[in-house]
Amino acid sequence: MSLVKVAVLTGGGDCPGLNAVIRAIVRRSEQRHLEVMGIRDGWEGLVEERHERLTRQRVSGILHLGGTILGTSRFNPFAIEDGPERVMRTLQRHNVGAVIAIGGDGTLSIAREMHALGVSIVGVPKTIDNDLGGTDYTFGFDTAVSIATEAIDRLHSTAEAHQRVIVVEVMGRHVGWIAAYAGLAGGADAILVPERPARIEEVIEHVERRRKEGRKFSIIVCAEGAMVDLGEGAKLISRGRDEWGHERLGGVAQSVAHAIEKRTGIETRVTVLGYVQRGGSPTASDRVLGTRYGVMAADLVASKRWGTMAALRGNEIVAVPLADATRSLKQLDPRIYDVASVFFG
Ligand SMILES: Nc1ncnc2c1ncn2[C@@H]1O[C@H](COP(=O)(O)OP(=O)(O)OP(=O)(O)O)[C@@H](O)[C@H]1O
Ligand SMILES: O=P(O)(O)OC[C@H]1O[C@](O)(CO)[C@@H](O)[C@@H]1O
Ligand SMILES: [Mg+2]
Repeated sequence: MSLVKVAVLTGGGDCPGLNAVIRAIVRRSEQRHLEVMGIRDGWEGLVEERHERLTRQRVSGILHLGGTILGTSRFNPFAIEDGPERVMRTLQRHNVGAVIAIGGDGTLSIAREMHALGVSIVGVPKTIDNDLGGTDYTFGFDTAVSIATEAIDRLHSTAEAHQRVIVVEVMGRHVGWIAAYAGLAGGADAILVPERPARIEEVIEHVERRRKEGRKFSIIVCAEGAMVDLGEGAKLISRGRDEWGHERLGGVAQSVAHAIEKRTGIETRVTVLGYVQRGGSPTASDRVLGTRYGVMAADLVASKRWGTMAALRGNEIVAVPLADATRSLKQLDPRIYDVASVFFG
């Protein structure tokens, strides 16, 4: 029996759990009589024909590893001349019957457009930010929250010892999921997120109230995309755009810390967690979620449910249209922020 060949790629920023998804796709595909071809560096590998056969042996020992054995990129075939045609030529030349795209809004938007051009494709949602539509949670989010929570725990003891305010900046370009979850879990004294524009005065009130009650340190958690009014209206603090047109964030914690120190006289320090939130081994929960997505993705290929994406709804893994993932950002659940805010100040 000739096997249907399925190409797997990972695109966009890396994310803990990608290897768990790849391993699960390969293992389930074996059961479903599918052959798996790993595409190097996202969509770029499909244009430039860089790939390798993925066997059970090749994916052995990768479940717990961070990064992606396939490499990733932000390459967009629609941004180059003949890009989509080259992708389709590669698929035909290598007799590939289906594609599984693992990625965020960009990678899955490309998948959606390729599907519209007739490519048999399914998706898997990926991002530590947890801001993709169509699914309750994305893998990688739990790991990022765990790392940020551990950091907040550690910062508590040093902040208390020195009677300082520490402003911790976490990832979250457009949403405050990581900030709210890690802030709640770490007992933050204020949390700043994009979804709830805040005035710096509110943060200072929390810090001052604590000081009056004898608690001379505070921990402020801040999403990199937080909207904070520092006196000129609530706005994003951006350092321009990267080569892909993404806003380069980072710096909001510094501005918030500067304002707090200036107004309260309390020594204030900044910690920007950055890429440690994205690197390294996934939590058990992300390994489980990534594996469930991978098994579902292979099942979607086997049952030819093109144009769909594996998603989590409640505790069920289901198939949703690819368009659901990319239609709009999934903003932070306001109920989570409301619970976290009970503990502010
Ligand atoms: N709506 C869109 N339609 C087509 N291509 C898009 C769209 N949005 C982004 N892209 C392109 O998709 C590529 C990958 O997007 P991006 O870098 O945002 O990765 P991603 O998969 O969304 O992961 P991340 O979680 O890191 O954002 C980029 O080249 C980007 O230009
Ligand atoms: O520098 P890069 O790779 O674009 O990644 C930064 C971005 O990655 C994200 O974590 C999404 O994966 C965003 O929160 C952050 O802005
Ligand atoms: Mg994106």
